Order: sequence, then structure tokens, then C-alpha cells
Amino acid sequence: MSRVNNLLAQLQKYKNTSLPKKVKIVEMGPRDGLQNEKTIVQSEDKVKFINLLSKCGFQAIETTSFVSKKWVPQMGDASEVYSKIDKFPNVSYPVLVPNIIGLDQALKVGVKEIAVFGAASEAFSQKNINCSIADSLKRFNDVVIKAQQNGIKIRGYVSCVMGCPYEGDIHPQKVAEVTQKLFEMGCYEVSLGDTIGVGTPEKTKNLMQALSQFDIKKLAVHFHDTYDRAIPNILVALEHGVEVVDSSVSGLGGCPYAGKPSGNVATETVVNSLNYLGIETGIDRENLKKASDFICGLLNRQNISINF
Ligand SMILES: CC(C)(COP(=O)([O-])OP(=O)([O-])OC[C@H]1O[C@@H](n2cnc3c(N)ncnc32)[C@H](O)[C@@H]1OP(=O)([O-])[O-])[C@@H](O)C(=O)NCCC(=O)NCCSC(=O)C[C@@](C)(O)CC(=O)[O-]
Repeated sequence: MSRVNNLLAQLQKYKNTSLPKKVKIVEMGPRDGLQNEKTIVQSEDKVKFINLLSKCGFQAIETTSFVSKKWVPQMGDASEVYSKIDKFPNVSYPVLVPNIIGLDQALKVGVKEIAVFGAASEAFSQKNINCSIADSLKRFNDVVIKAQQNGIKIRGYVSCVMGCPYEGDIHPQKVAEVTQKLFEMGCYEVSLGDTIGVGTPEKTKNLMQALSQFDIKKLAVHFHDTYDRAIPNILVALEHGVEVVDSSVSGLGGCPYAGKPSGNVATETVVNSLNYLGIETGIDRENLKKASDFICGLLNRQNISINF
């Protein structure tokens, strides 16, 4: 079966299901996308890319990461990129921040929203941010306190919610524990990262059930599409009431500490799928194509989204 037909068959199953009427898409391309592309994009091109994305109707575009240049050289120009992009009034431009050093740099350039990023796997936490889960939560707590003092909004991530490249299966209870800590700290939303795309609809259902104590409207899903299962997994999450989906234009990128690189589900695929199901996203598909053509041209990369 072609990719389009396969996707349509998945969507068809949800035609008469009760799903949210509107979904917010958080665009990941400039951060999760570009952090794992081999080519380091020039700062001025990143600025052009983000400005094109700002015209698409996203409410949030994750812009960059204030992390160590030695660890992720692709994000080494965070201050310059953040300073130079046009800030559209209805768009939030969150940035990743792992510690106080990153927060201080972000504050200097006037960032209004940050995301702290934890994991449900000890091994992944060590590889990704060089500390245990417990130590990461202490660091995030300091970051959150200072961010709140500065009127900054804080999003949280939990990586490896469906499995870890180093530890294998991750128990949903571990995800619930880290999620709980992030909410207690003051994150307004927690995004659940299937970092290596090993999720399945069954695992997604189990995860949603394990997280049923939380307000579902405060949970987002962040699926990487390694095995073409992101859309079926998103559909299960929407069925449980999730209304926020992270995705990356043309399926760019992945996490540098996730072993096999695998990009986020492509934004175009998500928008097309949700449109097909009558779910509003507010995204202008023509402008999305312009942003996607621009970045794919620059990276000499194929757009892997599914269009119909
Ligand atoms: C967290 C650290 C910094 C710890 O790294 P470390 O080496 O343990 O840090 P340190 O405190 O020992 O400092 C070492 C050096 O780094 C500098 N440093 C320290 N902090 C910063 C900072 N914020 N910005 C810039 N520089 C920094 C610090 O100043 C010092 O510089 P030196 O004295 O050697 O010249 C490092 O491990 C790191 O940067 N990791 C980045 C990891 C990353 O960005 N991963 C990808 C994003 S996560 C992801 O993609 C998953 C997600 C969110 O999408 C969800 C999903 O899909 O699952």
C-alpha cells in the first residue's frame, strides 16, 4: 500500500470518533529539526526559516536551545537567532534551557517562554544532559524559580516515554513520576517525547491511562516518526483528549543523543491528517510549503511529509 493510502486507511478508522475540534501544533523544525541535521544552517538562514514559519499560523515555534555549543554545535547561535527573528504578536517562541547558564543567556535576549527537558530514562538523562533524573529535576527547579521571577512561561518535556535507545522499555509509571515533578515545579504543560519513535497505539493507550491523574489539556504529545507510527499514536492521544501536538516541518531532525536519528512527525502530515478529520489547526498550508521548500532546499534534503 502507498504511504498515502496507508495513512488514509488509518484516518478512516477515526472518521466517526469523538476527537477534539481544534488542535494546537507546536512547530519544532528550527530546534528539534535543525539540531540533528548534519549541515549547520547559517544564523541568517535560520532567521529566514523562522520568519517564514511565523506566517503559517502557529501559536508556538520552538526556536532554538540555550545549551552547550560543545554538545550541540547546531544550536550554538541561539542568542543571535533569537535576537534577530521577527516576533509575531500571536506567536510564542519557546527555547530549550537545561540549566541556569542557559536561562541567563535566554533572559539577556528577552526570551518569554522556555522549556526544561527531562527524561523517564536514567541512561538517556546521563547521555543527553550529563546528570541523573534526580539531579536534572533539582536543576530545573532552580531554572523554574528564576524563570518565574522573570515572568517567563515554562513548558516541560519528558523524553523516552515509550522506550529508550539505551535502556529499552520504560515503564509508564516512571513517565508519570517525572511528569508529576514537572507540574509541581510550575510547568504549564508537559510534552511527552517518544524520542526514538518506538511507540505504538497500544503503548500510547497504556501511557494515556497511566497519566490519567493529570489534566489532559496540559499534556502534549511529541512523536518521532521512525517507524511511520506517529499518526496512529497521535490519533490515540487525541481520542484520550490531548489537544497539543508537536511536529517538525517536512519531518526534519531528531535528538543527537537518541542513537538512530529520527525526525519528529512532519507538520504537513499532521495538518493534512487533522484537516481530513475536520479538526481545525489554523495552519496555512501554502505558507507551510514555502517554509518547507526553503529549508529542504537549503539542506538539500527530501521533504518526507505525506501530502494528499
Ligand atoms: C546540559 C549541559 C550543558 C551539561 O553539560 P556539562 O558538560 O555537564 O555542563 P557543565 O555545567 O559541567 O559545564 C561544562 C561547560 O559547558 C558550559 N555550559 C554549561 N551549560 C551551558 C549552557 N546552558 N549553555 C552554554 N554553555 C553551557 C559551561 O560554561 C562549561 O564551559 P567551559 O567552562 O567548559 O568552557 C550539556 O549536557 C548540554 O548542553 N546538553 C544538550 C543536550 C541537548 O540539547 N539535547 C538535545 C535536546 S533534548 C531533545 O531533543 C529531546 C526532546 C526535548 O526533543 C524531546 C524528545 O524528543 O524526547
